[in-house]
Amino acid sequence: MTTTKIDRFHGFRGPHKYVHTRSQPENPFFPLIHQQQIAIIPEFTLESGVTLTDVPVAYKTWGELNEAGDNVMVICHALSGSADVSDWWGPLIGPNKAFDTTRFFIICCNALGSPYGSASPVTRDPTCGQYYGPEFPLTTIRDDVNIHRLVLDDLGVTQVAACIGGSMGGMLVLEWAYFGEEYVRNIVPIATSARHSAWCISWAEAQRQSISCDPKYEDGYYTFEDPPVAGLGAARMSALLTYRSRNSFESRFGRNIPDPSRHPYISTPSRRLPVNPREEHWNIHTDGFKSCKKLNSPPPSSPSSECIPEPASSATLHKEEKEITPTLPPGLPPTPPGSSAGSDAGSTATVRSPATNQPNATNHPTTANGNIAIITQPRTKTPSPQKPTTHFSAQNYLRYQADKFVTRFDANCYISITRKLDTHDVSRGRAADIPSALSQLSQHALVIGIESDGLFTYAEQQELAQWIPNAKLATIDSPEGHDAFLLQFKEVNGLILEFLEERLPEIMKAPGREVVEKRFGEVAGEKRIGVGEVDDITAW
Ligand SMILES: CC(=O)SCCNC(=O)CCNC(=O)[C@H](O)C(C)(C)COP(=O)(O)OP(=O)(O)OC[C@H]1O[C@@H](n2cnc3c(N)ncnc32)[C@H](O)[C@@H]1OP(=O)(O)O
Ligand SMILES: N[C@@H](CCO)C(=O)O
Repeated sequence: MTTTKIDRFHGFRGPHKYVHTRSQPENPFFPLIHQQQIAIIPEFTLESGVTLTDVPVAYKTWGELNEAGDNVMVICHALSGSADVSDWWGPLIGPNKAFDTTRFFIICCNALGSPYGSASPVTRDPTCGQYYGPEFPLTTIRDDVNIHRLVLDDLGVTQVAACIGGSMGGMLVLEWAYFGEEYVRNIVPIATSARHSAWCISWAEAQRQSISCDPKYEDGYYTFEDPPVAGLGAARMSALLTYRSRNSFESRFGRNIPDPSRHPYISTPSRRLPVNPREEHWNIHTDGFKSCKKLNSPPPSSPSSECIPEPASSATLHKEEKEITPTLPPGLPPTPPGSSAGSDAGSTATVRSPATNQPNATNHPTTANGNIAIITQPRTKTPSPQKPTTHFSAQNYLRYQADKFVTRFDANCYISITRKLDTHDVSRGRAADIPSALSQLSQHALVIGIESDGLFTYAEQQELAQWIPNAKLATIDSPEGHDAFLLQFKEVNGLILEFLEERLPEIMKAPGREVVEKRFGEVAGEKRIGVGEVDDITAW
């Protein structure tokens, strides 16, 4: 279907070959991304040979396309990102910044397999009306750039001045480059690789296994109402560790214990004070686990004795635990007077739910300085010795990040995208090895690496810069590890800006156009982390 409507909101010219829409009612993740468009590609054949029909591709644009259709900047998102660049690189968008909306027509398209609008497990297969779910076919980075190019063609783009992206986005940047210098003039691959390494493939495998081990995963046929959040959360936790560095965790968290006046305290929900020692032990043992069946079972009669049963076989132990461990009802009573919580006992602080930022039903007793008390019932007449800490800030942070992630991402999409990453290899079908494949590129390239990146190592950035003939290598100086490209806004902005000024003087020196659009980069700053637990936003 052809539409001749000129979309003034985005400033691109018609007529469009494809239908462009703004809604995707079947996808519960779609509303998380504001003001994006979807182009519906009638038919698209994947690298695998599978042909999809009526394929949605979500995208967002900023700025205006010039008459020649060549003032174009393509930005590519990372694994869990979306087409909304302002969500993850917001501080780089705006006049006189790297993503200058007065000079460039900026476009970001959502990857296939992502939950944020392009075809994925959370969209419907038009041939049968069912969600694709775990039957969504394998897609590759090459599929992404091939289908994204169709969208650019439809918007009237004739040439891409610069293509920029980090991590998975950097993989797309490299694949874009194989369209040739006549179409893509300059590239900025950041913290990425020419092919997914054995290390990255292995982390991705461990994360997928975490998801599949969640009983709620149901071979991928779970419902949106009851998804495998425990498995997906665990996958995000281990992924997050690979996105940061050991040193950044040490300096940020050390052996601190959580301070609920500053960050949500994430414990197993609906926990109550233990009524006997075995229950106390069980509480500590299973703290933070999301799949505790006992939390949902009806309360057996509580034992009143202090008896600690004899050690038993694991099968027996399991049975006895069930018998003596009551269901933990909503709401945790405050530490009773005279409790053996020791010197940690004291006032209570409100704990907020990460999803809603509303106070949880559970208020955890805290010390006067805000630290969490170890919660116990009095069970002996003699004072308890100081108890060792088992809940640290570092793990509380991971739990928080997992909880945050499962509200915005889908497990099948996670599997789909990580499998896509594993296919990445620029030499596939092009050359015998990576050096020969990279040598085919003729664009000017700014490769940006992070020395503390243990996932997409600095050596991999050196490899890109060594074999792409017109490449230079720059470094983000950060102890944060891989995610520094999403955290060190100022450095990333400065490096890209310098490269664009050098490579695109006709765009960068010309007067900018007046563009009326909403403010971007409201969080205009650099996230400084590494000092205690301070999450500081500092203007630059
Ligand atoms: C719909 C969408 O969301 S679209 C997609 C958005 N995301 C993307 O595009 C993917 C790329 N982005 C990312 O991966 C991440 O957002 C990053 C790497 C850029 C930054 O991650 P963040 O979580 O913002 O930063 P950081 O690691 O500093 O964590 C800060 C958060 O942890 C919390 N926190 C810090 N320490 C602790 C602790 N000890 N215990 C509990 N929580 C803690 C902070 O309160 C803060 O919470 P908030 O996110 O609710 O403000
Ligand atoms: N934090 C990034 C990591 C991948 O580079 C993401 O979630 O997309």
